[in-house]
Amino acid sequence: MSDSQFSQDTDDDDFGGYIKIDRYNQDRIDSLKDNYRNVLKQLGEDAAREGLLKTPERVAKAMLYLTHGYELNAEEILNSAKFREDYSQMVVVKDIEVYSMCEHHMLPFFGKAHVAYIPNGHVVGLSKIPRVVDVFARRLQVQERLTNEIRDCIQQTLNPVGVGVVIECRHLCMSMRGVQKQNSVTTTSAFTGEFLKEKTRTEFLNLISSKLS
Ligand SMILES: Nc1nc2c(ncn2[C@@H]2O[C@H](COP(=O)(O)OP(=O)(O)OP(=O)(O)O)[C@@H](O)[C@H]2O)c(=O)[nH]1
Ligand SMILES: [Zn+2]
Repeated sequence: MSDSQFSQDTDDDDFGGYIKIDRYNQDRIDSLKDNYRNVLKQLGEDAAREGLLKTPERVAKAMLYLTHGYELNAEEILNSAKFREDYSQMVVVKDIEVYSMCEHHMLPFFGKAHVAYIPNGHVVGLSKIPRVVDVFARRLQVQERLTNEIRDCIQQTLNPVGVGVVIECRHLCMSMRGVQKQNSVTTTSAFTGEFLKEKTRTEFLNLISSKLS
């Protein structure tokens, strides 16, 4: 599968510049479209009424967008902007928006990720950290695995002195349905190396709870 199928160029793309309508994706859209037309019928809708005519195609494209992380390679993203640099303090990128989908109900969960690492000879372009979060978030997930996958990818690719990841999310499957708790937030965390030590972890947690203004 080529990298070009999902790109951020806006020229000849569709849906926010992520889904290229090439042969491969057109086949996926067509197949999903047929399935979603059936879903509408099963839900008791008239799939032929005007307001719903294009809905199966819209949903197909939306679902491909919401799961486009499967098409991306997080290691490649990090390696594409890995720079030798003599900086050995903690680097923290906090308040990274997360939009993901729970694998149990295929309903959204969303919130923030906070990611830190302590370089070991190499730093990475700052924007690549949120990009890595998106690679793993834009799939069917559970929050715990999402947290671990971000940690493991950064650890394996940059080989830093340590990595810390904290994610805080609201799950629509817990508010729109099921237990129907509107205000609960789930926090998960994953650490390696220096972050396993209390002093480093406390510094990280203090930095992510501080406000700029
Ligand atoms: N650990 C974890 N659980 C999740 C996540 N997202 C959704 N869930 C849970 O997945 C579980 C699935 O449990 P089931 O009992 O099979 O599903 P269910 O009958 O729909 O459960 P209820 O939501 O309690 O109605 C639920 O407890 C959800 O809250 C997640 O990211 N991590
Ligand atoms: Zn769920």
